[in-house]
Amino acid sequence: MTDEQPAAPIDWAALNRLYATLIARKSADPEQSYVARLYGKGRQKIAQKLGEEAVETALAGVLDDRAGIISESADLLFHLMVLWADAGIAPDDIMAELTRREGLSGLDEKKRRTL
Ligand SMILES: N=c1c2ncn([C@@H]3O[C@H](COP(=O)(O)OP(=O)(O)OP(=O)(O)O)[C@@H](O)[C@H]3O)c2ncn1[C@@H]1O[C@H](COP(=O)(O)O)[C@@H](O)[C@H]1O
Repeated sequence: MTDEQPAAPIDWAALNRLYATLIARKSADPEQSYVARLYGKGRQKIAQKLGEEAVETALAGVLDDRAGIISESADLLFHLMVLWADAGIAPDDIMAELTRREGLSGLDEKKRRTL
């Protein structure tokens, strides 16, 4: 954690708008839409792109490249949301899981797994 945390809360509305666009692209022309083209290439290609963006984000982190972390994180989040949309998973499903975990320390959760 640094003291560079954003003062303003996250604009979840922007993510919801993006998700709605991703759903709408299911019936879009692949000639006109990157997302429609990606859906057309199938789940493996979506997963591959997600993996690539994750590696690029991790690399930017190792290099302490702030602009790179921001840019690659946007690519990563975007492709993650394409996967959600393709799999019929809504952002709310992810938020519900995060809410379920709220207050449960990762260390405690790890201990429980070995019991
Ligand atoms: N947020 C994004 C977004 N972020 C990244 N990208 C695209 O993701 C691609 C990833 O870049 P790469 O260089 O890795 O990919 P590439 O070389 O095209 O891919 P491959 O040849 O490796 O498959 C680029 O084409 C980026 O433009 C995005 N494309 C779209 N969006 C959003 O999705 C909406 C719908 O997009 P369309 O479906 O294209 O209209 C847009 O209005 C935006 O809001």
